[in-house]
Amino acid sequence: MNSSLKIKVCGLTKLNQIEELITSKIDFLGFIFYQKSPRYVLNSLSLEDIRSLKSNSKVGVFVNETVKKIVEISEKADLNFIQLHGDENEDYINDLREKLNNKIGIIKVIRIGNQSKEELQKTINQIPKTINYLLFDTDSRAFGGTGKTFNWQILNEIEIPKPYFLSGGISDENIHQLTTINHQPIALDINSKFEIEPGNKDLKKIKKFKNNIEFN
Ligand SMILES: O=C(O)c1ccccc1N[C@@H]1O[C@H](COP(=O)(O)O)[C@@H](O)[C@H]1O
Repeated sequence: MNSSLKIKVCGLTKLNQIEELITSKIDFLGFIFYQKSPRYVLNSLSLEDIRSLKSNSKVGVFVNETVKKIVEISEKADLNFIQLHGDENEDYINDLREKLNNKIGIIKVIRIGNQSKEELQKTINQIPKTINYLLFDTDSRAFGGTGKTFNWQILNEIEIPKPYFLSGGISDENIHQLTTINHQPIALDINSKFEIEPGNKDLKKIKKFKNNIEFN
């Protein structure tokens, strides 16, 4: 498919699985710091556990969290990226950028529901240039982790000003449609379609997916 396409595995909660994914050279490791998620990482791991992982691609996923809390968690867990998965606006992002260690990248999520392409473009254009990546996911009341895809064709109708992650129900069954997107993502974000139960990942399935991406 594309050997430079990276993979992010999100919703990790088990140390042995994370270590195996590091050995398998998974590009980004995602930890959910949203208490309402069934993948809330602090139910299983401590900030020190996350800090101790030998990886420089640890992504903390936050939903409408305070800037203060994000900064505190990012320092304690030694996070490398912050994924903003809620309704964080321009002022919020500017404030976070100012207070966050500048080595930490910001990924802003755009949740795609039934908005028009014009509305979507407007949302994208309002995001401060200081973010590093965009991430497109399916909109839902749970914010994420739904296993549902959005219509990827809308990405062919808008301008995407930053490198982006593609997310939302990505699976073995739908990944062949990736070739229909003109502006390709830099990474695929996989989550609920690659687990036995929330937070318990199917490592065999993940490794097979990674091989397929690299060698097809
Ligand atoms: O996974 C969750 O529980 C979650 C909860 C709240 C916000 C984000 C969440 N996960 C993110 O959702 C997307 C897509 O996941 P899926 O493939 O549809 O299951 C992914 O970016 C996760 O980071």
